[in-house]
Amino acid sequence: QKQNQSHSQNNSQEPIEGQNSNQAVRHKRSPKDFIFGKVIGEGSFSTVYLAKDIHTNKEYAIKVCEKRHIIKERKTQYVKREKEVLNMLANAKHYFVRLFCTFQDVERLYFVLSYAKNGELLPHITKNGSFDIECTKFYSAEILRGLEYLHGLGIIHRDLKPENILLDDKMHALITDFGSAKILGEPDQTDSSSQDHRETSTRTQRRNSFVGTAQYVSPELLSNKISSPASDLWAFGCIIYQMVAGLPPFRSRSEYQIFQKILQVDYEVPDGFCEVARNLVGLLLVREPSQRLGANDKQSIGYTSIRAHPFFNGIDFEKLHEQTPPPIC
Ligand SMILES: Nc1ncnc2c1ncn2[C@@H]1O[C@H](COP(=O)(O)OP(=O)(O)OP(=O)(O)O)[C@@H](O)[C@H]1O
Ligand SMILES: O=C(O)C[C@H](Cc1nc2cc(Cl)cc(Cl)c2[nH]1)c1ccc(Cl)cc1
Ligand SMILES: O=C(O)C[C@H](Cc1nc2cc(Cl)cc(Cl)c2[nH]1)c1ccc(Cl)cc1
Repeated sequence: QKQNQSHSQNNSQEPIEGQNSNQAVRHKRSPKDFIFGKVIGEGSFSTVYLAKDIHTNKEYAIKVCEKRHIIKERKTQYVKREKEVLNMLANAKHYFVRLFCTFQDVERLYFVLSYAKNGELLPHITKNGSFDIECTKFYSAEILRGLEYLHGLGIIHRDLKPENILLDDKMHALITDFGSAKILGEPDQTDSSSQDHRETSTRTQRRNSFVGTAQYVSPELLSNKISSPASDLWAFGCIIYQMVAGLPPFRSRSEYQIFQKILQVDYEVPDGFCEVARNLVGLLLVREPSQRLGANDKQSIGYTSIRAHPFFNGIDFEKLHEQTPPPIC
């Protein structure tokens, strides 16, 4: 490949081991450096391929976006946000899908991501009916560690749901899909992807400012107030509920009904729902964001009050990533 001349290269390019031993050199990759295999998934404006780096034989998931489609759908902000946030997570060793490098050709953008061999968490929950308490504790703890890291960087995911929790070859959780993320402290851009409560939102602008399924959206996001890290804690509560019950807490035929149930925090727990888990979910699914468990914990030291909840008895949060995840049984 041509040696990368300009050293102003943005840091999206993680040093990739050169051919000669461990010297890390900076090469701008291109599609020619990879063998593209099967399609592992389709997004609303992306196709994800399993690919192999011809130099290292390592497997990656390469997310390919058509530039024309991104521009037509006015999603450049979404793509830029995804790249920006994935870059901020470049040093995270666990709990996130990692971005190794990006490149483009005339028609497409390419994100070279870590390959989550075991796909999305959701099918593992539904196929199994629901998770037993050991699995629920383990995966809730891994997601919590991810949220601690993300919120510690001042990033709110805003679209956390079981489809956006992937599983690597060892069945560890990897949070993904940062297109809807918000970075605290930066000025609210007026484009449609931000929940800026100041924007004079017209119907169309508001409508397309929300993507994905409605089940996990927090009340404050629905009533168009600004989101906060506590919005991810609401989604976290929904995911814990779903691992125990096998279904999300707010369900209905119509999206409108789901919104109404969310705004009224109207959910039931089925018989046999583990009491300790029910208590934790009840402390997270609270309409007022600041009243949610963990909302007032200091971001710099993590969610101490959630870690302290009896539900996590026996979990060693510092050693999670070294443990073998419990079998999903
Ligand atoms: N790193 C990855 N490893 C394995 N599978 C992945 C990876 N990233 C995405 N996928 C799979 O590819 C599919 C498409 O992902 P992608 O992020 O392109 O779109 P999406 O975010 O799921 O959809 P949308 O763009 O509509 O939100 C997902 O369903 C996911 O299961
Ligand atoms: O080379 C880089 O890293 C910078 C480019 C910048 C860039 N080119 C773009 C073209 C389009 Cl159409 C949309 C976006 Cl968001 C675009 N972003 C880029 C390339 C690939 C990817 Cl995945 C993201 C951004
Ligand atoms: O688009 C946005 O950013 C804000 C809108 C606001 C909003 N649209 C709604 C539609 C209905 Cl039917 C009910 C409520 Cl409470 C609604 N709130 C919205 C729509 C859908 C969802 Cl899931 C979240 C927020």
